[in-house]
Amino acid sequence: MAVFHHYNQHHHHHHHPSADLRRLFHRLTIASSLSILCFSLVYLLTGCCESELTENSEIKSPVREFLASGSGWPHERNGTGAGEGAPGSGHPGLEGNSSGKEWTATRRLPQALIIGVKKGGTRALLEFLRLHPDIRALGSEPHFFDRHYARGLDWYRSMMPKALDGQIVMEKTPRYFVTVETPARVHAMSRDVKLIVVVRDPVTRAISDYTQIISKTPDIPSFESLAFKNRTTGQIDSLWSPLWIGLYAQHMERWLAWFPRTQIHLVSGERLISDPAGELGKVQDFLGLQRIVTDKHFYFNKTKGFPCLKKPEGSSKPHCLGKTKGRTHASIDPDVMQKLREFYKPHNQRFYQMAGQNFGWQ
Ligand SMILES: Nc1ncnc2c1ncn2[C@@H]1O[C@H](COP(=O)(O)OS(=O)(=O)O)[C@@H](OP(=O)(O)O)[C@H]1O
Repeated sequence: MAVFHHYNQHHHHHHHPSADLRRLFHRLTIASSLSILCFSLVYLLTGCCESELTENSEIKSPVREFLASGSGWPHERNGTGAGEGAPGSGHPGLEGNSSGKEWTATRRLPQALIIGVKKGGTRALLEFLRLHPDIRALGSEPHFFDRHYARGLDWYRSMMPKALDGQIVMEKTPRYFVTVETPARVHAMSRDVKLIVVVRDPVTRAISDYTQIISKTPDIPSFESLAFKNRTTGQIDSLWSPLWIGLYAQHMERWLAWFPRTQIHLVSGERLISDPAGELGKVQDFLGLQRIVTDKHFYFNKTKGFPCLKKPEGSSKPHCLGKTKGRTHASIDPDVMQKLREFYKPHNQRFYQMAGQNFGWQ
């Protein structure tokens, strides 16, 4: 260092200071224009990246978890490290590695749908699946095929979260399973779409359904008076929506007219509560995904009486589903329950046949 200093001083004395200064000024101008150019380029690039991230904040999590899982991302696009610590990124050090894929995040039509059933445990399933880094799921129910079909596929696509190549896009709308027009419409979008149905004992499901209805409209008649056409003859009103939805074989038949059985996966709503990791394992297999969501992700919350997540997406706190999930049901006369079980028996048997499995509803 000292040698250099000495040499420089010595050097200076032998040249015209003004020529030297001019040369230095020249170099400085070139260097600064170059760096301005570089900085604007970097700013442009990181700016693009950032807007994509903030627009759909959920995209951060899969990337983070993917990295954490060590599945290996392609290496930095720009080896300069300029992407690191991009403004507002919030994940210092990660952007450099992940930036290669973020560019390809696009909105795509879903490759998998949770089509039902209402009150089967569809929200729980979707929230659990969201832990998987290769799944991008819409949080709300879009009701595209049953209510908003006239808006067209472009609208539907625009509702979807952005996903990277290889990620599976999905949504859940439990009403799809029971709406007559839906199978043909889904088929028109994609004949390869994977379909998931969470099924639950139709009697419990009906009471769960009724519990929700009465919580919104407290003045409605009793469950009993709605379930029976004639209480004395015991004739059941199978067209009353809470009961009609439970005729699974009937609805399943309509789907099987459009999709092969292998393209429909049935989840037991009961096992989703008693063994969430087991059911999630089978769903991940069905979707062709690695089994990343496992028993490590769940704990049984005694107060809630249901499995909850240790760490839901984008949070470090444990999390149970909301108050409307897993609530106390309206109490129903055991005699009425028995009548309903008898009513469903042949329907359930037919459904077990179609499903190729016995769900054990008594
Ligand atoms: N982990 C966990 N936590 C809370 N609740 C759980 C869970 N797993 C399944 N379930 C059951 O999910 C039932 C609600 O089903 P859905 O989410 O399909 O309802 S909805 O159709 O979207 O309204 C809900 O029905 P109710 O018990 O009648 O409230 C629950 O029994």
